[in-house]
Amino acid sequence: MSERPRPLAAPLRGVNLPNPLGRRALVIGAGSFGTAVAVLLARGGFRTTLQTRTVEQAELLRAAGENERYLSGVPLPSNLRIESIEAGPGKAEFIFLGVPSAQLGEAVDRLERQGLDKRTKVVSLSKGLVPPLGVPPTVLLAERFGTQRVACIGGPAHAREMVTQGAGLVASSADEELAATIAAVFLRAGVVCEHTDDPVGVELAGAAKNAAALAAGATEGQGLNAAGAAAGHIFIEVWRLAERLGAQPATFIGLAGTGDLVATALAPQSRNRRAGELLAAGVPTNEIPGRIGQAVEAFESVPLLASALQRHGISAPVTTGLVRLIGGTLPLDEWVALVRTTVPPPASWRAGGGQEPGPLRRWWHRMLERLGLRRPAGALGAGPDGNGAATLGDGTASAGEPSRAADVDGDAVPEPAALEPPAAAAPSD
Ligand SMILES: NC(=O)C1=CN([C@@H]2O[C@H](COP(=O)(O)OP(=O)(O)OC[C@H]3O[C@@H](n4cnc5c(N)ncnc54)[C@H](OP(=O)(O)O)[C@@H]3O)[C@@H](O)[C@H]2O)C=CC1
Ligand SMILES: O=C(CO)COP(=O)(O)O
Repeated sequence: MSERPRPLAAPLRGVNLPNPLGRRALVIGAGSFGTAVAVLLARGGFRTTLQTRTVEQAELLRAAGENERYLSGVPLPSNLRIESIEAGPGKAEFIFLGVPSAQLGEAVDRLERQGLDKRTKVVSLSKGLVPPLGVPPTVLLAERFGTQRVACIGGPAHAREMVTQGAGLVASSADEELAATIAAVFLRAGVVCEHTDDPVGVELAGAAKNAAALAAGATEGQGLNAAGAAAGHIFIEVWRLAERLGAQPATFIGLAGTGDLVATALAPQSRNRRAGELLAAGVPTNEIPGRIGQAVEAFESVPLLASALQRHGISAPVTTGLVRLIGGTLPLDEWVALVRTTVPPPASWRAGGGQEPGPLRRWWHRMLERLGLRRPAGALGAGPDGNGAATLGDGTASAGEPSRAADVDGDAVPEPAALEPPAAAAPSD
């Protein structure tokens, strides 16, 4: 990646976009991502204001013409207004929340106190969950403002690379016009932005990739197969929650999920991956954010994800293990053993070797389902015999062991089982 910022070619060729000139946008939170998004919105034609947490920070940014602390070397466009959050939302038509998810509730409370116009749209940039319940940010925003006024942004988007070379953004909202308008302004700024109608899927994919990148970073020193398995287990565990909440598989497969996972797990500068590496090096969790100097979203969102998974009765031994690794109660070698020995639940085979059943068999299945003797096709969780994830014990796969807990559908799910670690792991070549 080039270190010298250069303007992107804008707008992207072949894309016919409405002119957004005159529409007002406000970005709250002048960290690396908030600053980068504000630069792009200004480039894309919005009348944009970036709000810092304090008056002093706003003065520093104005005087330097750049955000030296969070995005050094990227000039702030002359048409980008800088002020502190004390100025309030003013006449903004769009508000982008660029604060870490742990501070999102506080930022929204302040906006409401300051008097937010009833038509203003609110867009979350966060890739984490909101405490204390661990809800996706747009769920909290929709409760306050209504689903049609809220959106989120996901996708592979390291802040510096995004303003200098581009990114693969996803703008998502229940309101098609809102998602399309946000995508259009980024496209005008020269950055690819898909628009979708699956905000919760985008947000859970972002939270999953941060957790997976942290897990991979903590595990890679023990072997790349283990790192990949850690990421894969966490992704599928969080996907089951996303599916329960109505998310679409394409969201996890595409830019917001797999795309962002690869961008984060491969990036030496990724905060979440580095946090995992520091954990593996024995650095106490509470010292890591200070060393990195920025928000490490996964530290807060992994425990929230694990509680949400538990609340929904979804078996999540690896995400739960990651909580304990972060909390210092699971030693690294036991974490790696957990990753290396967890066996995902088996597929649910359909009759006829995976082919669609004929009309008579479909009728028979419906009858059995009505009588409660068969789980509906596509039901979440395990196959017809109710298996969840299992672990390898003495070297024998035991994927079909009956489990003790039950999920909300009444399907049996296993608790993370006690482990028998395999022989010491060696790095793969
Ligand atoms: N950086 C990236 O490449 C990407 C980040 N994101 C997401 O963007 C969000 C922000 O991350 P990022 O910019 O990287 O984080 P940083 O740690 O770089 O910056 C966070 C910023 O938020 C400010 N802030 C914190 N709380 C408040 C508040 N209550 N009101 C106003 N400002 C506040 C901080 O101010 P102060 O300096 O005073 O602490 C700081 O400027 C995260 O959810 C992250 O997941 C998404 C995609 C990419
Ligand atoms: O979300 C990101 C890139 O898309 C940034 O990831 P990190 O927070 O791990 O640096």
